[in-house]
Amino acid sequence: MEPATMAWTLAAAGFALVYWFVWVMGAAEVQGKRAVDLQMGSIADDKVGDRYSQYWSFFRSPKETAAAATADKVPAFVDTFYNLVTDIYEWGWGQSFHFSPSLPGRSHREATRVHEERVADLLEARPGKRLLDVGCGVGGPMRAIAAHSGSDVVGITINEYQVNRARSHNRKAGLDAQCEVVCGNFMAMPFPDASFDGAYSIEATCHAPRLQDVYGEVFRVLKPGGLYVSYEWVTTPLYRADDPEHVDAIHGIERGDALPGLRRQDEIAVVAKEVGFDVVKELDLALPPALPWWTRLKMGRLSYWRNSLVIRALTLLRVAPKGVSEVHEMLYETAHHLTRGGETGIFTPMHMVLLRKPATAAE
Ligand SMILES: C=C(CC[C@@H](C)[C@H]1CC[C@H]2C3=CC[C@H]4[C@H](C)[C@@H](O)CC[C@]4(C)[C@H]3CC[C@]12C)C(C)C
Ligand SMILES: C[S@@+](CC[C@H](N)C(=O)[O-])C[C@H]1O[C@@H](n2cnc3c(N)ncnc32)[C@H](O)[C@@H]1O
Repeated sequence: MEPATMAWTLAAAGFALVYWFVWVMGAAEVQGKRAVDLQMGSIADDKVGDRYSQYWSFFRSPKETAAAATADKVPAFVDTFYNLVTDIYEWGWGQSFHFSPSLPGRSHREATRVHEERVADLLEARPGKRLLDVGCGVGGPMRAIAAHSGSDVVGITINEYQVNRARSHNRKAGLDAQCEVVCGNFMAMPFPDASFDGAYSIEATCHAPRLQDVYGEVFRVLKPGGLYVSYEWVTTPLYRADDPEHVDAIHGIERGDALPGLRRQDEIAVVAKEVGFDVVKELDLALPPALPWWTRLKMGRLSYWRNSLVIRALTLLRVAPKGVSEVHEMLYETAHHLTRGGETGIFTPMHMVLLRKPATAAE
C-alpha cells in the first residue's frame, strides 16, 4: 500500500474508533446517554469533586449515618449521590436503575422488562387505575408499566435532575399523557390521602433511614383495598455479622450506593404490619430456580475498563467535569461488592413484598 493511502486509512480507522468510543459505546438504550453527555446532574462542573468528597465522608460509615442525629440529612446526600451517578448509570446500564434475574436466551433489556411487568401484574394494573412509583429514577420502570398495563403512573424522586430526564424520556416515548413525575421526598409525599389505586417501589426504599417513614406514607396515600409491591435490598439469613468478609461486602454495598444501613430480610414484613398493611405475599425473587442477577455486573469487566478510559479521556479534554473518574472508580468497586454479595447469597436486591391496605378500618 502507498504510504499516503496507508496514512489516510489509519486516520480514517482512528476517527472511526474515537467516534465509536465517544458517541456510540455505552449507550445502553437507543435513546440513552452518550459518553459526551456526562454532566453529573445539576452540579456545577467545578464542584463535582467537592460534592463527591462530601458524599464520601457522609456515607463512609453507614451505620453511624443511620443514627438519629444524621438521619434527617440522608435525603440531601442521596440527592447529591444521584446528581453524581445518574448520567453514568444511564450511560452504562440504561433507563431502569435496578437488577433483575437473568433469563436464559433473553437479553438484559428483556429480563429488566419482565421484572418490571411482574409489578404491574401483581398490582392488577389496568387502564383507568392510578399508580404511584415510589423512587422512580429516570422512569424506565414507569414507562414499561404504563405501556404494559395501560394505567396512569405518577413517579416521585428526590432528585430534580432525574425529574427532567424522566419527563424528557416520557415525551420521547409518547407516554407523557400517562406518566407524570414529581420532585419530592417519599417520606413526606405531596399527595392527598387515599389518592392512588396502587403503588410500587423498585430498589428505592433502601435509601430511607427508617422504613416506617416511607411505608407509612405509601399506606396514607393508597385507597383502602389498594395494593403495594416493593422490591427491597436486604441481607439474607446467610449473612453473619461475625464474619469479616460478609461485613466488608455489606459495608461496601452501603458506601457505594448511598444506603444508611441495609435491613434484614425479616424486618420488612414486621414494618409493613406495623404501619397497617396486610402482607399478601413475600418472596426473594433471587432464589433458585431464578438465575443470578449479578452475572450482568460480572460480565461487564471489559466494558468498565473501556468506560474508565473514555471518562479519563473526556476529563482530560475537559468535555466531562473533573471528579467523574473518581465517581466511576467508586462504582467499579461497588460492582465488586455487589457481586460478592450475590455470589455468597448474603444479599438480595429483590426481596419482593406484596402488601394490601385493608379495605375498611376495622379490617
Ligand atoms: C438500586 C440501586 C442501583 C443499582 C444498580 C442500577 C447500580 C449499582 C451499581 C451500578 C454500576 C456499577 C458499575 C458501573 C460501571 C463501573 C460503569 O462503567 C457503567 C455503569 C455501572 C455498571 C453502574 C450501573 C448501575 C449499577 C449497576 C442503588 C443505588 C440503591
Ligand atoms: C436505585 S434508584 C431506582 C429508581 C427506579 N425505581 C428504577 O428502578 O429505575 C432509587 C431511586 O429512589 C429515589 N429516592 C431515594 N431517596 C428518596 C427520597 N427520600 N425521596 C424520594 N425519592 C428518593 C432516588 O432519587 C432514585 O430515583
